[in-house]
Amino acid sequence: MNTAVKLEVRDLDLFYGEFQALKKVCFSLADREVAAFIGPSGCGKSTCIRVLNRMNDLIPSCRITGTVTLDGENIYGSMDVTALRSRVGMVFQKPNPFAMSIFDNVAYGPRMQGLRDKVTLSALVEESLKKAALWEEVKDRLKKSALSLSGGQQQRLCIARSIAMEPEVILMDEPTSALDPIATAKIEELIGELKKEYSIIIVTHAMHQAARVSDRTAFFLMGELVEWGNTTDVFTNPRDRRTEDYISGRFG
Ligand SMILES: Nc1ncnc2c1ncn2[C@@H]1O[C@H](COP(=O)(O)OP(=O)(O)OP(=O)(O)O)[C@@H](O)[C@H]1O
Repeated sequence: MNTAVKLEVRDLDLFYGEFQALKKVCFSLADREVAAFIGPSGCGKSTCIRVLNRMNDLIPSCRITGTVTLDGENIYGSMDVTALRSRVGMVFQKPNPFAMSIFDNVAYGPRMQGLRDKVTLSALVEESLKKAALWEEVKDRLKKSALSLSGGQQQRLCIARSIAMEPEVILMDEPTSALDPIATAKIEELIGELKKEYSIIIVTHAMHQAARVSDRTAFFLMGELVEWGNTTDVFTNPRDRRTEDYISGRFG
């Protein structure tokens, strides 16, 4: 396993106005490692992954202290936010393709970055769709609207859109919660492939999904990162009683 640290979070406190949503969160994610964030509703999982590509910048009441580094560089320092977001991509709970063709969805980010050459762009779109395990299903209808795809295909398209930016980290906020079991299985299988190239963090309410897809698991409770460890250890031999209660369904 690769042990080079990709993302490191130290003493992260996050406030929405007076409300503290994250409390002294610390963890580090290695290159090409998959982490799952689990915990009850409202415990801060989404807030925490949004910190990692500065999505919370858009919320005026949000204040952050602590440090977050990507390859050792402080992402809240002089790093350009657009550059950060191309290095740290995000896939949301509800598939959100743009109302344009399948091809244009994937080409959108690279075009915004100035890539105009048609041959290079086509190759990048094809490669991204292949990596997102969607190419075979869409290669004959790239000019068709992305909105004509099924929910599961739309989510893989959003993953392809993220891959086209050649990211280092992909954040996924409950990426399968709007999908049926077959589409969910496809995304889970895809995560297994994607981790060969990218570090991935997935927020999930499905404990079996966390156990299946991740190397590391973080259990959050009321803004606190209660437990962070190897997924097998967290699920079979948790250190904290609260983790054990949660994963065994005794919580609350
Ligand atoms: N923009 C915001 N302004 C104020 N409070 C917020 C904002 N976003 C989230 N919160 C609060 O921060 C806390 C953590 O929310 P967050 O969405 O991160 O939790 P979560 O663990 O992802 O929940 P869920 O599993 O339900 O998606 C909650 O109490 C929530 O109400």
